[in-house]
Amino acid sequence: MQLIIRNASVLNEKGELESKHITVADGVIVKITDAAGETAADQPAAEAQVIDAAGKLVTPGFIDMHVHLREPGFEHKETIETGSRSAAKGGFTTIACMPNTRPVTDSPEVVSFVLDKAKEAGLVHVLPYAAITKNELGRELTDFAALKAAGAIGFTDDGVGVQNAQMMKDAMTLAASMDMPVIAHCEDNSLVEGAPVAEGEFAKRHGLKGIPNESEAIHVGRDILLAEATGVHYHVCHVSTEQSIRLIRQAKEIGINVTAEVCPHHLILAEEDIPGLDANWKMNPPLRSRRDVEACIQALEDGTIDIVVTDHAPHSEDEKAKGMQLAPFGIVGFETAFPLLYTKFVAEGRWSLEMLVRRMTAAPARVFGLETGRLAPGAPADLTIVDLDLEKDVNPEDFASKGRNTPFSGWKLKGWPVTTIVSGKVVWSE
Ligand SMILES: NC(=O)N[C@@H](CC(=O)O)C(=O)O
Ligand SMILES: [Zn+2]
Ligand SMILES: [Zn+2]
Repeated sequence: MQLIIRNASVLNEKGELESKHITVADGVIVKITDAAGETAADQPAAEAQVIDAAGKLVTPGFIDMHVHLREPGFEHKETIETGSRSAAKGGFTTIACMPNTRPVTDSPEVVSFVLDKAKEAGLVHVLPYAAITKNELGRELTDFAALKAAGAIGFTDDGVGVQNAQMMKDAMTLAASMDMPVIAHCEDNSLVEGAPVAEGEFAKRHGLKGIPNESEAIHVGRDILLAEATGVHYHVCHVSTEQSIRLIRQAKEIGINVTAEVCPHHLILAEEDIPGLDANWKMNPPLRSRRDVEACIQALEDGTIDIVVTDHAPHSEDEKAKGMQLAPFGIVGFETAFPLLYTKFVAEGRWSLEMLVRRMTAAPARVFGLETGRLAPGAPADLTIVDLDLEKDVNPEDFASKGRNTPFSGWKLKGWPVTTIVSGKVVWSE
């Protein structure tokens, strides 16, 4: 069946909004026509499903290359189905899930399990990453060839850093030989040792141990040298420090194949904003200084950081109630990502709408070689409709995710996704 989205506000190459009708058939965009100058031939066929998007932005579906769906093993935090629904509600049509499940995604069987569950949920495209090392213990490489054959799109031990440089070099050499990326959670454990928040005012005030910036940047620097030596596509997870950014910027300047991502919370919140000992403000990497926040913003603006990801990391209320020191790291992200960035950066005039949309669509598609992320005839019909004028308070009770762990509860935000279309099918609608 045909689906026609009428009067969509679409960004053109110059970043201006134009009113268009978008025709979709068999999961593909077949036609995009001007809403003005419409002829009789442009009228929808009687049997077509029509969505009137007048006054609303229509973009390629958002892509989130760093998320935690928790299944298998931690279904009390999230399942592939609830996570997929939360993603769809946030306007995401493709998500790439991390392997720190139980069992860890370190065998072809777990990759297949994730793909089967995602298909069963039938909501968004789920792309699984596989672990670099067995059980993410950093001791023994997984079977990269078998994992790739099963459908893994890259290798990462997200949740922990690969502590041993030779192990990382071996992983990169092998990944490069099969044209697969290595995605790295950068953290030197010897510099962190049980600290729950970043070094800074908050840690001092509450007598907590602080995570220093170098614990991230040391891995970034090491891995950039290893990426240079091996030629692998090296992607840095959740960049949060000025020092990491300096290293990535220099690496890009000399042509090393490095890309990077940043999360909305690291673009908006600093450690000094943490209101008290509330573990909904605890995540890894931690909130850093205002100076680091500004460095992250500038790096995204100048392309040193390529993409925005949420690092959606649901945890149960019981786990988060254990307090700042003992609660697990992580916050949910799908359902607040776009409204947060739209409100804080586009509505306030620092970024163009085009800049934000690109970093959540075309840029991740380019970095990871995906077919999606574009709005053109022949492209997959993965589309997000956003009401840029809609203003609402963030209410965790409304989340489709099982996770309620967000520091943004009660924030008044604008620019909420209202309809999400995957392969030409409406998978979520307000
Ligand atoms: N980001 C987090 O704070 N937590 C993630 C792990 C990770 O992304 O490193 C998790 O799995 O909960
Ligand atoms: Zn991580
Ligand atoms: Zn993560």
